Amino acid sequence: MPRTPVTVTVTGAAGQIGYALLFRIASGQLLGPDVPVRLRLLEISPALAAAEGTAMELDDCAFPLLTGVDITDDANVAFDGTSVALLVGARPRTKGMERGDLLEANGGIFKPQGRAINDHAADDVRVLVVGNPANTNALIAQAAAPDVPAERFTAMTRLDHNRALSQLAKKTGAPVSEIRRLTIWGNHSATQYPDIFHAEVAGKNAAEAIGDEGWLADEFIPTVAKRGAAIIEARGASSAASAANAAVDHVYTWVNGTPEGDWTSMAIPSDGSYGVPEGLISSFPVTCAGGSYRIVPDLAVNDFSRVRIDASVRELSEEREAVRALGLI
Ligand SMILES: NC(=O)c1ccc[n+]([C@@H]2O[C@H](COP(=O)([O-])OP(=O)(O)OC[C@H]3O[C@@H](n4cnc5c(N)ncnc54)[C@H](O)[C@@H]3O)[C@@H](O)[C@H]2O)c1
Ligand SMILES: O=C(O)C[C@H](O)C(=O)O
Repeated sequence: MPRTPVTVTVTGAAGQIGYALLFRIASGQLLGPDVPVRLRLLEISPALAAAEGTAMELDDCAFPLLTGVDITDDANVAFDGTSVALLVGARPRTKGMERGDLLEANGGIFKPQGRAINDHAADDVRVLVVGNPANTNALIAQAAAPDVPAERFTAMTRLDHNRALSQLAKKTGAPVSEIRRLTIWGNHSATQYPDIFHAEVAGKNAAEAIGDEGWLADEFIPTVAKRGAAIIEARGASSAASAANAAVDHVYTWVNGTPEGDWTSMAIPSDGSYGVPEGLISSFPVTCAGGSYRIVPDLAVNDFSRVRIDASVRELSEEREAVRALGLI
């Protein structure tokens, strides 16, 4: 018997990431090659025509797994019965905008969307926030959805994880497929900490095999943490295809599991592990199985890592205080 289609909602569907993402979802790469999907595209009214154009192109691909596409500017409609919510649309920082202004503008987007998820989504809804500042936008949406289990709200650091994998592969000459157990800790921002102390390259500890703390501190970490800015500088627009790819990876792994012996990085509500204050949506090393994730326990954290994890987590705490002061959580 054919499976019931899974409803997947994408916000900001007419944007750059949306354009790179929708075709991959419709082709089965998000949930698997045997899972039919129904897409719901949420956009602001002026962008509905562009979203219609993308929907025409989706039609023209004749994807066997795509059972329908709905386009709307109403969040209550967009999240009706949704099982996977990809929150991509956000208010970018523009000239003269302070961080508080940015958080407030995004509160105006993520609070109502969280409420709509709360009121209309399917019981098994899983939420991935991509729109920046992703961790704190996820916190805002989560706070507006008290009936949805808190752990269903996640934010994306898989792009940072993938960037770190590639940089490590370049440095060591090993293929990406031979690198395991990398971790991104903290915020999806320049304070994030890509940690290779538990990573393995072809079965050997990465930090020991490289044995060069200078490279780690002065090249690897800043390259990964500032890669988003470097792409904006080079392309004149923020990463889109790689961000869409990471969103597909994040959800696919969450639903289908991490490979044996490996883990991934996801920004998830902290349970207090590793000294990260409870409730902050911070990136951790996680394993996934049976549709759930679990923080990898009992990793040793050395002084080099501790100070960097703490710095990123401090930034997240400040963002949480700022949105609390604005009444957004
Ligand atoms: N977490 C990550 O790793 C990561 C990586 C890359 C980009 N991003 C972020 O993803 C976001 C989207 O990037 P993009 O390049 O697609 O931007 P974009 O400007 O091309 O597209 C954003 C779209 O969102 C729409 N939008 C705005 N407000 C909306 C609302 N209330 N409801 C629905 N849609 C709305 C806009 O109309 C626009 O079409 C940005 O915030 C960007 O910084 C995050
Ligand atoms: O959109 C941005 O500011 C950068 C983006 O988050 C990225 O990491 O590529």
